[in-house]
Amino acid sequence: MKVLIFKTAEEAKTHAARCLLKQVKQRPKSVLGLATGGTMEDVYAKLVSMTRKFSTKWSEVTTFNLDEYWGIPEDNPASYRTYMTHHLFSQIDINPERTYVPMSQGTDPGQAAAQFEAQILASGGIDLQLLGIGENGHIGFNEPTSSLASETRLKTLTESTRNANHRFFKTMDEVPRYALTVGIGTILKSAECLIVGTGSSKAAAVRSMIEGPVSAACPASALQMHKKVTVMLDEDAAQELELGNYYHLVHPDGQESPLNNG
Ligand SMILES: O=P(O)(O)OC[C@H]1O[C@](O)(CO)[C@@H](O)[C@@H]1O
Repeated sequence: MKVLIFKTAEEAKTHAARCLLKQVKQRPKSVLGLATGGTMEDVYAKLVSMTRKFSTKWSEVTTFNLDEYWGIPEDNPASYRTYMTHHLFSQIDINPERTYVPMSQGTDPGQAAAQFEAQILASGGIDLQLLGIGENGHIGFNEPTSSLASETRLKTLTESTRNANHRFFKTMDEVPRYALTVGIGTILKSAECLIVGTGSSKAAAVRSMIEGPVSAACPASALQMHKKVTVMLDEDAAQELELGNYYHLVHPDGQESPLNNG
């Protein structure tokens, strides 16, 4: 894992947006894995403005979102399809047919999950997977105790996740109890992963992800088994890390001070 600690959340998110833009510039036919959540709102805002500044073409890019609530219509204002349309897809020249988000309702979630997994396979697999981290260490909606080998499937959301996402809904009752999410095994098959964590509410999860044992108790810790992961943190999210000399510090000018090679 390469761990980059930035002074501010702004810098961490800017760096993530730069990495995504670079990927699309260098490989216009990239298959990207995308995430949602509060952290990514800023990442996408920066990505949209960089896309405009550098006239980056997205027409041949394919995207797969990590997850979607189950049991609400796709056009619900809080669905992840709506989120992606609003924050990214409507603002770049991506072909809507190349944007895959798991289904949000239907009679057979198992079939919807299998179809999504098959679509990822048919695309040739994810080149670059963007991830956020939940306060409980989830990635996608792989909640603690998820199998580290899991594929796309229906998951029950924990109360911690429902509480954290309450802000996107009018009432707690409206917060869905289930979601379709790609699995941890699916994420580990991506060629490369970027994970962004900012704010002190993520500090404990970030510590478990990087310094804890690989364990289903912290799904993000499975990323320790991936060969190419970059973690982008601000100082608040990094505050519980103890093994300080293991990390690269990134200065505001973008220069890295390599303190380790791990
Ligand atoms: O950026 P946030 O809102 O803290 O969310 C962190 C993670 O939690 C989720 O929103 C799911 O709750 C993920 O999609 C996201 O990556």
